[in-house]
Amino acid sequence: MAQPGSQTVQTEKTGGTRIELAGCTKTFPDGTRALLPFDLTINGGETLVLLGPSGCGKTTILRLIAGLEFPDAGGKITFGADDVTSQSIEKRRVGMVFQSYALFPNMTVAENVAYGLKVQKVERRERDERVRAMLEMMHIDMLADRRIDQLSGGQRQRVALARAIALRPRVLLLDEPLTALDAKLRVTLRTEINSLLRKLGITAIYVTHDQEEAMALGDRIVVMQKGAIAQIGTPREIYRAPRSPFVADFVGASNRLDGRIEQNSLVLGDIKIGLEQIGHAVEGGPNGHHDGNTGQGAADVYFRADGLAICTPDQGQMRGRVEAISYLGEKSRLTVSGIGESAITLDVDPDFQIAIGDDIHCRFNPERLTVFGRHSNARNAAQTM
Ligand SMILES: Nc1ncnc2c1ncn2[C@@H]1O[C@H](COP(=O)(O)OP(=O)(O)OP(=O)(O)O)[C@@H](O)[C@H]1O
Repeated sequence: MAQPGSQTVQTEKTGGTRIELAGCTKTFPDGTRALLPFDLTINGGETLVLLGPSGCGKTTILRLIAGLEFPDAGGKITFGADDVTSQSIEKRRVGMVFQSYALFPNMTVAENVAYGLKVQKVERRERDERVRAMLEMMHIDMLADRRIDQLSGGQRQRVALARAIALRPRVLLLDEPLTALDAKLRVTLRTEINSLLRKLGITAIYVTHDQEEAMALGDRIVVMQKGAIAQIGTPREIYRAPRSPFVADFVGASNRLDGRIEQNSLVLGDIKIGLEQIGHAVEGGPNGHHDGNTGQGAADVYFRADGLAICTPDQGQMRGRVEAISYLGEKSRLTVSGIGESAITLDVDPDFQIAIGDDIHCRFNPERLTVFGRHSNARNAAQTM
């Protein structure tokens, strides 16, 4: 596994401002070490998502980029060729959208969007034109003369986005902007934000603790753990090839079994699966990946609800008992005991006839398994969780 914090984001997108944080750490006056040493490069036009549990340092990174906090001595932040490390927030030209709207409640929608442009002394005609274009883009042109306190949560977040983008920021910072909205509206606005960012080509950094939101929006995702970068990768890499049990667990591979690696096979009780069939195996070493013939001993096996399939008794590798059934529309999710130490979740067709208390036979879907050799660095990361 690469050293946490030493990874660099590379993307193919151009346009927009490239942001670089080099050798940054953050210690608060009370001694809290919110960020361990890290380097991070966000290329122009990229949408980078910071994902992680509460308190892992996501907002602190955003505030360092905004100029609301400053890194410890030795850290450096650049926007393109500009060293902005000690620049104030006003000089940095960042756009910000937060969970709480921070709009002026007694002003109209149009006045809110125009406010920053007025402060920047943008000439009247251009200002009106930019406000009009922004409101249109965010589909709130018909609300131009409404006051903020007469708007719904979703409409307010559209105003906040319009206001931030109207200033043509070098980077757009979004801190859980959708958290306060209901589930359906979150998905709608998420899709709109996604196409907006791509259309405008703005460099954007988006903070969330919602894995699905991160996958949907990010060109790259940074998974953070206790002030350090646990992994950087595309949504697919993070989902399919987590580098540590922490990342696997955080992005939803929450079923875990104890296994062993013996002679190039994964051994789970009396089941043996060739390592070459396993979807993703990590066995320590400098690059964190199994090279096919190293490592023996205890292993952690992670998989999602699609890692096991129900089958007939003669094809079954193990037997379990259904403890609970959740109907989820396009699938039913079963909670099954008797397979691991704790219950396992497993998805079946929603029309599959099954009842609580039934015995079921199932087998592994090897390409859906992620295996971590326990003596690897990956395991060390898990132990510090
Ligand atoms: N001003 C401060 N003084 C001291 N400690 C702070 C300060 N601001 C944040 N912290 C601490 O720094 C750590 C990182 O906080 P941060 O807000 O960046 O986390 P986060 O990942 O954004 O969490 P959340 O998802 O809950 O917003 C936490 O332990 C937090 O308590």
